[in-house]
Amino acid sequence: CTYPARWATRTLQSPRPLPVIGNLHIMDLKRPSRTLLELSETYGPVFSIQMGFTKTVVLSGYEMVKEALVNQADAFAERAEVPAFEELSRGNGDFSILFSHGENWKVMRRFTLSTLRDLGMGKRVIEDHIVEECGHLIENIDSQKGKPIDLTMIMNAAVANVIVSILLGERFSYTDPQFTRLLHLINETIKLAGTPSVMFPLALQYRFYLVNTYYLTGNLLVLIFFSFFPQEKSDTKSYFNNDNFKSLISNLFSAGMDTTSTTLCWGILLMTKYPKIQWSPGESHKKHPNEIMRTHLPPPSLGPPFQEEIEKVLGSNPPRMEYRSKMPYTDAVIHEIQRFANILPMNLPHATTMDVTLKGYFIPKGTYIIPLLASVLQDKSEWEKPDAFYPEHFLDAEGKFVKKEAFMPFSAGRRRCVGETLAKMELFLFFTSLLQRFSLHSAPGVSSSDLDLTPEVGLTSGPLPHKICMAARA
Ligand code: HEM
Repeated sequence: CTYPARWATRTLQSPRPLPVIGNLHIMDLKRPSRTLLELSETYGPVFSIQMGFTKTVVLSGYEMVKEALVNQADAFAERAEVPAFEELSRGNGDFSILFSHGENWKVMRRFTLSTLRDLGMGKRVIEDHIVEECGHLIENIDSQKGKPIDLTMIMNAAVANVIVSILLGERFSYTDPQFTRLLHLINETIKLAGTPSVMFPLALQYRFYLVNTYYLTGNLLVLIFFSFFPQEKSDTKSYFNNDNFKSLISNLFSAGMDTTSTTLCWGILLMTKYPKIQWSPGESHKKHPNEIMRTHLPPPSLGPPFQEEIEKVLGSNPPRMEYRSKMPYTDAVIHEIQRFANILPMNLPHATTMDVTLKGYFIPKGTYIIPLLASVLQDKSEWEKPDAFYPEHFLDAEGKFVKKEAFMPFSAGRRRCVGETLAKMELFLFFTSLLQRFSLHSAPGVSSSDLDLTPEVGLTSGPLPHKICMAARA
């Protein structure tokens, strides 16, 4: 239910703004989410900040974010109008699920989900595509034995190929020049999207990348895609027209690729940083880096928590979703990776669809809203050790997997991520495939405890670059 404006009893607090720039001078431009978390300590779970001329309301903590996005879902379902995103909402892309407003996003959301359904994509078929791509990923890493490889790029390519194969039944080679250019453009776009300058109409570099990504994705895929839907090709009046398909594909790429591959990269870093979670303490003391880099390890002797579970349940079979319920530790580790990595700390920007009262605070229609996911995933009242990497957050005393309400990396409510099921399958299948085949170690001369977990700047916050050794397991 939605509470009307006349129920407002409290006034929104905010830091004092300066003329023109508002509160931008107090923002940590590299990690704005950190500033917002700090401000919530002073101003409470709902406060406003002035981003230039735009007043933005920040929601902090599990209770408040849930109250807005779930309990008052309709009132907080709109996407905020960000100038650089608007570039795509004019003309082509009116029906972008990510960027459009009013009724359009609802149509596009239904359209996205029904298109995936129309393609006959039951869960099992999608799973088959991912399992096949896992094979290519392992093969690719194996084939480059001894050479340095850019894991971020390879993970991007694997995840992007899943989207391509779901839509087209085809895949690209990881070295295809057009494909790698597309991946590069998407990465740059997402990095730039995390900088506050995107809020302003003058974010030219960002717009350049955004528009290029959009057209390149379109050129690469749309024509082939229409071979599935020839009757729709010239029907520009229906929702099922060329531009909407372009939007759909471009949106699936930009929303689905970087998020999943960034989470996988965090997983790789965290397993390297915390070897006891990856394998047994005994094994971590063996002399490793120089010798084992890309050579075969002797079979692990005893009880590595994560890899032991993989060995016990999977053996040498390729991972499949049906095994997940038998692998509570693996499930807990993957959930904790998502919680800890916190890759979309500020969520995507929302806006109010109507005048609304939130826990006594009046918020007018059309106000920008930041549902601060970082504050939910690190909420002190919800997590035993909010700042630590602690898979036990998702395990009970008997080692069984437990779900947590405050686990919201995919957000909640009307705009909750549409790719959640796909992403969860990808994370489980890619991650267990990698850990089944490789052991991860810090580079020679670097102690795992020295690995820096500071996130990089961007709309999705990934790990900083690190050198990591992947040793093939026997
Ligand atoms: C680990 C992986 C992922 C994470 C953490 C993630 C997270 C999110 C979040 C936080 C949002 C914003 C929700 C909101 O506005 O309240 C979102 C939206 C969205 N995601 Fe994901 N996502 C992931 C993977 C994917 C994948 C694989 C796809 C599809 C291929 C996808 C497609 C979308 C789309 C289309 C939206 C926009 C929904 C809308 O505006 O209504 N995501 N995601």
